Amino acid sequence: MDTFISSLILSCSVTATLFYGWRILNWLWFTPRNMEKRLRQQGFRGNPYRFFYGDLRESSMTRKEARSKPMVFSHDIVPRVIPSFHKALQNYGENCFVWFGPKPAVLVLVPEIIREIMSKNYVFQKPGSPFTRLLAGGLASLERDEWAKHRRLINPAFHAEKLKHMVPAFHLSCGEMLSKWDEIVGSNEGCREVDVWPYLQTMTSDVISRTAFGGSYEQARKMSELQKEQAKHIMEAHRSVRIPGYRFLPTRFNRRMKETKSEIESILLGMIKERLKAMEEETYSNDLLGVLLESNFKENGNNGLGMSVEEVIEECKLFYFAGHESTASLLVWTMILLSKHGDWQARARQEVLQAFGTAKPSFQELNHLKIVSMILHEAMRLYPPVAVLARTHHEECKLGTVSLPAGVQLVLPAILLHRDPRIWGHDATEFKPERFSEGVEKAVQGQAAYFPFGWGPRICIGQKFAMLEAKIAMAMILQRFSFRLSSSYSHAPHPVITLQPQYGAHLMLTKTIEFQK
Ligand code: HEM
Repeated sequence: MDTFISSLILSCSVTATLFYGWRILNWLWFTPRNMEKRLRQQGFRGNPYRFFYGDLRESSMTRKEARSKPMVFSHDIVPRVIPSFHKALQNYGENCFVWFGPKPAVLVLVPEIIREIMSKNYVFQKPGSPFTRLLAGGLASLERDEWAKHRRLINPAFHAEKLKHMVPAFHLSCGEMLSKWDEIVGSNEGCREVDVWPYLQTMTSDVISRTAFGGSYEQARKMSELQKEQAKHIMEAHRSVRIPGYRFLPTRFNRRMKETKSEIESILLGMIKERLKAMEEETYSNDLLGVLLESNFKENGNNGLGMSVEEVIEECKLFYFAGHESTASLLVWTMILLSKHGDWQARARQEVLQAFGTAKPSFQELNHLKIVSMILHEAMRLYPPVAVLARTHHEECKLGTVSLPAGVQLVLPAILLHRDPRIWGHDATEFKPERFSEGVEKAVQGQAAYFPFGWGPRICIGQKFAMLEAKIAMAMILQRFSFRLSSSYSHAPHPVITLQPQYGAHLMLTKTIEFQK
């Protein structure tokens, strides 16, 4: 009997080892080799697959080298921001792929194909990563019907009617930042150097704290610090090969990520409980959390199919994560560009002073800021806060004339499409806001070649919020200060999820005549 049990255990172990061994070998060798063969047959070119790492080691070295020093000031930033893709394009031409570990990622540079990928969101899904979900799950990482349900429930929070109520929070947060700059510059005609980048980050983070969580501002600020820390961890994790199950190992890094996640969630849970209690007494608020809970409450009342508290927590984390760094990125590159292009800065200031004088920018009048809008679009064209989008598909699919095996990643590089001379002309890498003088559609002639906020059904839900915030902030900054680059400014666009200035944004600020005391 003993011998029978021993041989049964032995044969089970052998079978399990063979089964999992085969699956691992398949994942790390046969599937990538098969995908490579299929891609090459379709005319794609790239490095041959290297076991386990693919191009990761080489990409890491290329990235380190590209970002080891600042660059000469120019808008030709592709080699610094996406060095691995840049290298692949140089070596292999437009039909190229790069290995993310055992997965090939194909670059998509044709606007019609980009439109097709972005509009068929049930077929082409976000690649997703368990690490990213530690930062924020919710809408951005949901798919298909779950995504559609959440999008429908969250949409009301971003209606123009609701955004109107958020304008005072924008004024307040931006006003606080400007008061700090006022103190540094002093009350005379003097000129002082300020690294505006951390101030803009704090300002956009405060805006989300106030507009999303209203009364719970202090707790929200604490959460923002934790989210920042988590974002850094995520970037580190993304740069290494993803070994299935690795995130469950109790390494120091994994433990810290999980602790941060729990801390964030407990703060949010506290805020949500307070709100739910207030709602029982029919007290509703107009901040994002309030509107979201109200919309969810109605859905629960109608069919009981609203979101759970855990799902609401994920959506709040996402507002935070998606909402502030991207807008700070837009603002900082706009300020840097206007520092370099004093003529456009002067034109924008004149427009703002004509519309508002020295008064706070009002919601209704913001639509009249045509020059400021053109400048913001041109800033996002040259320095898209989200430089690259990605999609994947779980079944074999046809795209244009090629058919792609399941599991290939599709890289949609906004940063490349935004400076393609076939679309934007020979001066594509120059700062020329006049491109947008007749609107975005006209500038791209209807092509999917400009997508700082994404495209199609999954387009950024916070787009109007972000543009409103950016216009108010730029108007208030222009009213109060003129600025130029400091000699200590180093040009170094650097993607940390969003496109950031690696060494800050050192500008020389002077108070405008209107604000000199
Ligand atoms: C200048 C500022 C912003 C930029 C450039 C930006 C950019 C983007 C992009 C490119 C996407 C699509 C990603 C993809 O398709 O893979 C996206 C999605 C999203 N953004 Fe933004 N965003 C900005 C501001 C905001 C703000 C202020 C919020 C919220 C307060 C927000 C919330 C979201 C959410 C929830 C999604 C996911 C939408 C979905 O999957 O249905 N974003 N954003």
